[in-house]
Amino acid sequence: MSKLRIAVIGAGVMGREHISALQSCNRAELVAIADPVGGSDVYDSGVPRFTDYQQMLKAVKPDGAIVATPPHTHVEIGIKCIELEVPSLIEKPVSSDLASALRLEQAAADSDVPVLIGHSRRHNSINTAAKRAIEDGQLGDILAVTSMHLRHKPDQYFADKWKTQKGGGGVMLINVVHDFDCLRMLCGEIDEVHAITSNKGRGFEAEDTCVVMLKFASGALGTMTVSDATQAPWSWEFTSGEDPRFAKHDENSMLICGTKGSLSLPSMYLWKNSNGFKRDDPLSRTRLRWEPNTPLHAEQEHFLDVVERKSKPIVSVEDGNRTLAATLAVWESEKIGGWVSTDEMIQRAKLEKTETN
Ligand SMILES: NC(=O)C1=CN([C@@H]2O[C@H](COP(=O)(O)OP(=O)(O)OC[C@H]3O[C@@H](n4cnc5c(N)ncnc54)[C@H](OP(=O)(O)O)[C@@H]3O)[C@@H](O)[C@H]2O)C=CC1
Ligand SMILES: O=C1CO[C@H](CO)[C@@H](O)[C@@H]1O
Repeated sequence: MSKLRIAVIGAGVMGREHISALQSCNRAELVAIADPVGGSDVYDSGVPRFTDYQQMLKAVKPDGAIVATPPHTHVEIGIKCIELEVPSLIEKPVSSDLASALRLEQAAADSDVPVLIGHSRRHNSINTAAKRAIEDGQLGDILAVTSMHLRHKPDQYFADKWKTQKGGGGVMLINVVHDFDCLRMLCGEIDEVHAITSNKGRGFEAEDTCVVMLKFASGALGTMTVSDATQAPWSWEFTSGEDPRFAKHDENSMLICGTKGSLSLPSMYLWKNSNGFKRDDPLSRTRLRWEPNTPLHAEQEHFLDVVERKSKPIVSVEDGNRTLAATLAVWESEKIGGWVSTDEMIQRAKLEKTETN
């Protein structure tokens, strides 16, 4: 059987991760790379290199394209992929603003060319097992959730200027968007957000620290504590072992607490009081089972199914936009000094989109 021909647009940090995952995939082959400059070490991979992604798409006509460029470029490239009928896997977040993200949502809805958003943690077997346990009722009603992204990023990370700027750079849209997405996956829609950010850690324009309060549609409440300028292990990156570039610590980054039990992630300990809520009885702790996987590989396998039209995207543009809206609500909340409804954010951005059409 012939392999699916996949191109990668954007050969920076994440593009190279995708390239190396593709190179070990037996269903697909890397056929071209498009990247304006940089990334010279990946161009020895023997595939044609283009500086202009549109030229590449037209010349190579890949079966699918993986878009790993900075967030503010995703919509333009995504729409072009749709126009040229190339299914795409677009890295998270959908965009750096909601109005443009909704243009991509509309373009995807108006066409039958699939677009998958790269919220890679949806494919992590820890999260899928946790979701199953929650759906099976093991926690009862979820009442309170806490999520942490506390770690330190190395100085060289900020050599890419966009990672120091507002509107796409900064810990919230780059990293914590994953946590928002996981919370939606595990605990349901986020209705409202109240937040405050700070750049005290580095003094860049982009925030490095943030605290968030959340109201879920289910009635559950949540908090997030965030800083990428602290010496601390309590982030998904430093606890899950998902990404080999990060040391793994036996700690947690998320606690989901319900009326019948509570779950810590990624350790997957389920805590319950089996003897009926006596204060002096210790809670019992059992570990849920899951089959470890490599989320990026699982995501690419799913993308190949999407390319072959065997599956619908697990994360559609609309779905990715709900995660984006919850994340962007952080700045809106900071601006108004109060609670922000994610639905209202989307409705307002729809009006903005209509006005700019
Ligand atoms: N799922 C995950 O866990 C992760 C996802 N990401 C996501 O991946 C995306 C890229 O991030 P990252 O790799 O860190 O960023 P980088 O800045 O390292 O890489 C982006 C690359 O895209 C290139 N580029 C910019 N514009 C275009 C264009 N129009 N056409 C082709 N190439 C272009 C850049 O070239 P130049 O430098 O010349 O501008 C650069 O080589 C982001 O959306 C990020 O959020 C990132 C890391 C992990
Ligand atoms: O952009 C990113 C940088 O790397 C991080 C660690 O894998 C990711 O969380 C994030 O998506």
